[in-house]
Amino acid sequence: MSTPVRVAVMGTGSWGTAFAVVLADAGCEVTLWARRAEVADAVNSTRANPGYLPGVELPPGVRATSDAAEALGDADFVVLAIPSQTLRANLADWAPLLAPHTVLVSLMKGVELGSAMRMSEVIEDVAKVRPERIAVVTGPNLAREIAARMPAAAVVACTDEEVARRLQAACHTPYFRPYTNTDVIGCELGGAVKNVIGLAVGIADGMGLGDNAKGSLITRGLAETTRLGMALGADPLTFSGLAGLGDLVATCSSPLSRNHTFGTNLGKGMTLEETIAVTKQTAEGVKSCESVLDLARRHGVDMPITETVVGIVHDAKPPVVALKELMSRSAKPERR
Ligand SMILES: NC(=O)c1ccc[n+]([C@@H]2O[C@H](COP(=O)([O-])OP(=O)(O)OC[C@H]3O[C@@H](n4cnc5c(N)ncnc54)[C@H](O)[C@@H]3O)[C@@H](O)[C@H]2O)c1
Ligand SMILES: O=P(O)(O)OC[C@H](O)CO
Repeated sequence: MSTPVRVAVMGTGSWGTAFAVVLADAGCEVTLWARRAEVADAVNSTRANPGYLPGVELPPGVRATSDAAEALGDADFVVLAIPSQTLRANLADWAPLLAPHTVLVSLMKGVELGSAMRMSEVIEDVAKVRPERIAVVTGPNLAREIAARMPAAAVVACTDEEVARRLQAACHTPYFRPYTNTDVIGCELGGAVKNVIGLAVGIADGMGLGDNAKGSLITRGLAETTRLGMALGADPLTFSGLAGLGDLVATCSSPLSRNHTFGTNLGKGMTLEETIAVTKQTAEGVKSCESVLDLARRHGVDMPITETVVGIVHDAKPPVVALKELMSRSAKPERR
């Protein structure tokens, strides 16, 4: 019998825990790292993480620790499942503990504020590992559905296709179907920008603007994501795949999406402070809308929906005013 693949999952939130279930179901030995010792103890003694995934029993292949060195020591894959804006500081602590052969896997869908770096770029910068040892898992993957073992497809991206194939095998289960892709830039941008478009669609839903508005925002959102991706060297076809259209459709249709729900609350008239207060988990688009816009401006890319979301979320622009401005932009060809 071959030795099981050892995986450290750093982050015991919704997606870290759900992905740990996937990995264990695929036959991996998973160590889940929690910031707080009491969370790790509760996971080990109750086989559950009710704060994030109530009602989900964790399989025997998952155990938890709050000792990062214990989790990271001999891991074949280290899966990073924390909020994007906290990656740099956490990884600086973890980098000296990484085994030389470890592949770092980002589950995060954000762009760093200030540097406008994608998560794989932050990993390369902080952990000083080559891009061939950095992978990304993304796609239409709402954690609650995956943890209930409902069917989903995903993308496993790495510039080294062989590494992507190894990770694909490590997380392939009867309900979770990962495809490989070597376009890391496109896959990461698809995930980060869909959160911003998810906010926009949520705002429109909250305002009661109807399904034509939703279809228009999804499509034009995909157009501006693709423009940014092409400016950064991504393959435009990636955006019609799971990391682009697939994730946009799931996020913009589901009440389980934190970004969509955040936007809906704003669209219904809640203030930003009220919306933040009722949001218990990470809605990456709230911070990443600013870093995505920053990235777009650095590359001279027009992203009107992202700009509108930044106006509403960070500049307190009333959604009705933002809508009027978006609809009164000059007429344009659909493709340019
Ligand atoms: N939940 C999903 O359905 C889903 C699916 C795909 C991708 N993602 C992405 O995965 C990433 C993690 O999201 P999540 O849903 O697990 O978030 P979450 O809010 O459910 O959990 C975040 C976890 O990070 C921990 N954390 C918070 N601040 C931290 C810090 N400063 N240092 C270390 N740990 C900290 C929290 O304690 C928690 O365990 C995000 O980038 C998100 O976009 C989420
Ligand atoms: O809950 P959200 O909005 O962070 O979306 C979760 C996943 O990214 C959907 O694929």
